[in-house]
Amino acid sequence: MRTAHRVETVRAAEAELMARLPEGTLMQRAAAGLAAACCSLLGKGRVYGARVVLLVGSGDNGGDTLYAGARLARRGAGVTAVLLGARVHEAGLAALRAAGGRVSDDPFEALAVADLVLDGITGIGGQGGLRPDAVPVARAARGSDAVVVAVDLPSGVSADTGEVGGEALAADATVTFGTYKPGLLIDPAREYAGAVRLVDIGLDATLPSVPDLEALQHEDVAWLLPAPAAESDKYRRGVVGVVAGSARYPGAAVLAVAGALRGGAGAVRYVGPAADAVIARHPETLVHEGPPGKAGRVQAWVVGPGLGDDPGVAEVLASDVPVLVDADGLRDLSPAAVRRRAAPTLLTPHAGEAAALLGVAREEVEDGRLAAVRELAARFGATVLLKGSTTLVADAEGHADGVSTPMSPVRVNPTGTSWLATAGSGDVLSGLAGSLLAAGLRPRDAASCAAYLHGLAARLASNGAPIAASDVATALPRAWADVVG
Ligand SMILES: NC(=O)C1=CN([C@@H]2O[C@H](COP(=O)(O)OP(=O)(O)OC[C@H]3O[C@@H](n4cnc5c(N)ncnc54)[C@H](O)[C@@H]3O)[C@@H](O)[C@H]2O)[C@@H](O)CC1
Ligand SMILES: Nc1ncnc2c1ncn2[C@@H]1O[C@H](COP(=O)(O)OP(=O)(O)O)[C@@H](O)[C@H]1O
Ligand SMILES: [K+]
Repeated sequence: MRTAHRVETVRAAEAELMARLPEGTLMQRAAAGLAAACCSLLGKGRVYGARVVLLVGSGDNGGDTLYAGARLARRGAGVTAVLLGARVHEAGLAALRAAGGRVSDDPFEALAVADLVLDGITGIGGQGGLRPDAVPVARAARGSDAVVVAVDLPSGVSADTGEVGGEALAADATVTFGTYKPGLLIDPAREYAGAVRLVDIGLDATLPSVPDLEALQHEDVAWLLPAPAAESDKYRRGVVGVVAGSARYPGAAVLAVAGALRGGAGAVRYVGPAADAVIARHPETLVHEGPPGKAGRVQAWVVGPGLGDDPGVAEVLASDVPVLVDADGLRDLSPAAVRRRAAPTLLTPHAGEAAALLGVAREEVEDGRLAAVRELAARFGATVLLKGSTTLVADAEGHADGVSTPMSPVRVNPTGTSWLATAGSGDVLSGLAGSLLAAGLRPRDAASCAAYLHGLAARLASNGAPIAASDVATALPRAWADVVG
């Protein structure tokens, strides 16, 4: 599991740890890890003689950068500091000077010939985008041939939310200290971070055991996925019901069933008007033309993909098993109808659907995904999977009415590719997640494992090329095998 903590938590943990250690220890640990990461990015034998430019802000992020610069200077790099704040970390600057580094009067001249730039303008203390005087310097750094390494965080992004309020400096790599920050894992900020490396500064000793955000890794997903026991039969593995498709959108039913068939349930019941199309592609499906209530027992329902203008989710919501609501099923969905259910509900909106449910503009959701997914989970008393370039899963667990601080960490999906932005891929995801629900996973686990497998399958299917939603479904068994293998 990869975990992230927000600024307030990091500061409290740092303060507790600092109180136990000689002054300056944490900053030296951070600088040592940063300098080592820079050496490995420059490559063996390339540190001596490398031209390194430090962009130094007024806080401790600048301090880390100056001490790391001093270490690189001692190894023979030519290190130049560009001071961008009204103040500077004096001890760090003295260390840099003592190691042979210098301060530049002309940042543009220094950047033009740089091999490596360390962005130490702001870290977790940054507020809003870059200040105007830093903007031309940041642009020159980005436009140079140098490798740009962000210190702790790319300057200008929000550590806590992943929002980018103004201009920020995009890095090729970020070296972060103690723990990941949510902004390193959530778009749009994540795009600015490049490859993220975590430096251990001993903070685990004082960080709370429950993080603010977590990202599953292969081993976590492998542990959560269902595996049929020797005594299993198709009913014991769980039956998932799919209510999807319409005369206009039969393909959504085919794709949702394609996902459901590869998600761990023992059988898939399809209910709706696209039975012929479903059977033609997936003869293993049990199809019913009547209402969901007459279709036979299921352990979970998926309702919504391609239902068109008359989704009719009420009957499904009235059932006593977990229900996943997607796509057309989300239109005009009432929080009260979801809240009064006794069994769990999982909602899987994309940004547009989430925006409609929240009554805000789509951009507001895309720019502030974390707040949006938490708010939806709170309002509906449900688990919510918010799709998009960063997929997030928030749980309603721990919510009291009107209080939107979830107890359990929000999950961020680390897999995927932008080639997934293709029609119908969301239908595959909802079928897959519903199937995992039917197999007995908790909504939070079903949603995050489904997003993980779906994103991995897309990467395997795509390998850099465009893909169709059916390719994602076809690659799901390979993704599953890759995870559990
Ligand atoms: N406290 C510690 O012992 C440790 C701190 N660490 C470093 O310290 C950093 C946090 O240091 P600080 O709390 O001093 O905060 P920062 O250095 O992140 O930034 C705060 C400073 O930047 C200015 N500032 C804020 N927003 C700005 C903007 N948009 N444009 C330009 N300037 C802006 C503020 O006026 C303030 O002077 C971490 O990110 C990390 O790099 C690490 O060394 C680990 C240990
Ligand atoms: N830019 C992107 N990068 C990565 N994944 C994306 C991106 N845009 C969309 N996706 C993923 O693609 C899928 C699209 O789902 P959805 O929007 O419901 O499409 P549809 O309704 O056509 O099936 C989701 O899993 C979503 O997370
Ligand atoms: K920084």
